[in-house]
Amino acid sequence: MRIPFRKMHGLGNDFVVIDAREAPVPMTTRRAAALADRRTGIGCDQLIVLEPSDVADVRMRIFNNDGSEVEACGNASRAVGLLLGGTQSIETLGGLIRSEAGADGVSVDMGSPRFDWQEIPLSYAMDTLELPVGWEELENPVGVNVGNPHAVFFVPDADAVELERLGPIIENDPVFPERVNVNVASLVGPDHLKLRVWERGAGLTRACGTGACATAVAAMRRKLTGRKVRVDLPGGPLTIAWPEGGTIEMTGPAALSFEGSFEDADFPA
Ligand SMILES: N[C@@H](CCC[C@H](N)C(=O)O)C(=O)O
Repeated sequence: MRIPFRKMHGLGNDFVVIDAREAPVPMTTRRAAALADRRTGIGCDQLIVLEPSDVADVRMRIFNNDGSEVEACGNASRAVGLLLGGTQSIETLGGLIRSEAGADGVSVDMGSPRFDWQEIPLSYAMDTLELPVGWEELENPVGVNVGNPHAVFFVPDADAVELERLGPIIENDPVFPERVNVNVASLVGPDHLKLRVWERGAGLTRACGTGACATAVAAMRRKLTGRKVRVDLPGGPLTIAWPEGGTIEMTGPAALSFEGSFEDADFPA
């Protein structure tokens, strides 16, 4: 039996999207990692499985390239919003979000950020506005959870950071019991940030939507920017707004690359 999939991306952060709303497609860590493998599978940063939901229009399950199932993915939320069109409520492990497809791309209400140390989560109590931790030149990040955990480091030049080397060390540090997504950001103009992300379970990606949300919110909390910012990632820009007392709105593009199918038995669950 062949299982159809779509290959999609948001600013080059790429996904294999499997629509399992009509017919179930069993997914496990082993199967997700095999499908996501760029040499022996289809290849993607995240594998997305769409399922029926009791509380929303659709349930979106998210698996990283290493097969780990996670709570949130900003770029995949826009991709799914584009695929389904109009306004959609999407159930994720990180909470309910809402997408709206429009002429300028897809906007997603990503919900409210959380800053309590237990909610990041961290291993012990500390001030999440300036975590008293450091790895070489990367020091005192902001801790924030936007459905998934992020550490945001503000540095003079995000391009100068050796993120391939430091990213995995920070991702797996015991201070982050559920691992962490590692963001390095620079302020490049008024309300304008440059960002690179080492993603938990996926490594360096061309863009990370939740990373852009976490970084924008961190910059706003540190009073580095106003409440609406442009975030430039290697794959292109996103706009993030977080009005006082409101939820995070992320706007940007998404695209379909191609469609295909794989043999069920070749990728055992
Ligand atoms: N690429 C994503 C984030 C995917 C999940 C992340 N790697 C995690 O483990 O939390 C995005 O666009 O937000």
